[in-house]
Amino acid sequence: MAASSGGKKLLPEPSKGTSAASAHSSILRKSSSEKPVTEATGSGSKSSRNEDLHSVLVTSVLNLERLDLDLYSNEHSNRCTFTGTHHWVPRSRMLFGGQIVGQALVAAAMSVSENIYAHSLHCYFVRAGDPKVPVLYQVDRIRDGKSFSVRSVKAIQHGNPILICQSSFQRKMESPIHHQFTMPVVPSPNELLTQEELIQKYLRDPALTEKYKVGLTKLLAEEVPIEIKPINPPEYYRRVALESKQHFWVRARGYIGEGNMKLHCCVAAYISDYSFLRTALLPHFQYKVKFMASLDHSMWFHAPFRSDEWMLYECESPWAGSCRGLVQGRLWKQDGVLAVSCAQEGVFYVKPSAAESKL
Ligand SMILES: CC(C)(COP(=O)(O)OP(=O)(O)OC[C@H]1O[C@@H](n2cnc3c(N)ncnc32)[C@H](O)[C@@H]1OP(=O)(O)O)[C@@H](O)C(=O)NCCC(=O)NCCSC(=O)CC(=O)O
Repeated sequence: MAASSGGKKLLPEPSKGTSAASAHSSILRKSSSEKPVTEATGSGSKSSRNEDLHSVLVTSVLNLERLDLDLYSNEHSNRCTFTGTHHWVPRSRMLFGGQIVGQALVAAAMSVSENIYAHSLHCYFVRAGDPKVPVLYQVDRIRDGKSFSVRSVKAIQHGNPILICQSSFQRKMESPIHHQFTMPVVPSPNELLTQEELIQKYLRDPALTEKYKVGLTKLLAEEVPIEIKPINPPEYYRRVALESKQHFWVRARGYIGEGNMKLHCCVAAYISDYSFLRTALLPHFQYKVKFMASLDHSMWFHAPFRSDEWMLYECESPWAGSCRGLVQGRLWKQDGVLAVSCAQEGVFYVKPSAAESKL
């Protein structure tokens, strides 16, 4: 059965005979502002690549199974793919950090009352996740105050923690003190190509070497449940030192709908770790990565947003050294509101790369 907190379902409980998606859409339809999910939402590409219109992040990846009070598993809620229990695993063969953070936040959110919302989380990735086995999420209710509640979650595999995540939730509060930076001026999503369209463009280049054709074709085949539109993507074959900054539009693949801010925060946790750490590598084209992994991940949720609508991810890396790199990110809504801030440090082991061209 899907998890619930105090009677409210953070995620649908797929009743017998109905898929999680249809149970999910019935819950969606109950909230007044939701239109029934019958047509593709957003650009045509959203439906062309989705097995159904609901985001697999919600119907599957973030739909944990409650085993006991404050104990959850992702074993039966993830659709089986080639790994058996995890929807998508990066080529590093370690569980995707964003998946573990998003699922840990789902588990924490199940243990707090309906009227408080995630405002921050801080995690350490302490062991690589094993893509061949499911993950258990154990929630520790640290404190429930008048305005704030704090939770600690351990993601566990083979009896050991792979992630420790502290998260804090706050009751809605108004304040006369408010400011934010100004959103960067960039082309809008409908002026840009998706990552897939860019890869197809590169693949049409007759001069591209076979090795890069194979790599790009593998990338195209991955079932990443996130849509991305890079801004000023470097020419794939150019080997130049770039500034340690990148901007791209990002959203969950598929439809999620209004209503459940806790859910959108969990989806944003998943999304925020994708293509984030590589920002620190952009100036160092002359090195090839032998091993890289996120060490930690922090997020601050500032304002309501929709994780299934385009948001601008402004990423920068102010520092790298001692085999580590720091990246910072801001997720902006299209109306200029700063929705989420993120930060992460990663470990890199590199070697000089042969100066072969991609053409
Ligand atoms: C970060 C850690 C590896 C640090 O642990 P340790 O200190 O014990 O490990 P370590 O750094 O000594 O070694 C880690 C691996 O790097 C190799 N290694 C160590 N030193 C090296 C060097 N100088 N040059 C090349 N490789 C080196 C080791 O062989 C080892 O692989 P070997 O194991 O063979 O000895 C661990 O805490 C960890 O795995 N945390 C989880 C990280 C994670 O899963 N992040 C989220 C997903 S990553 C992600 O999301 C990015 C992505 O996938 O895209």
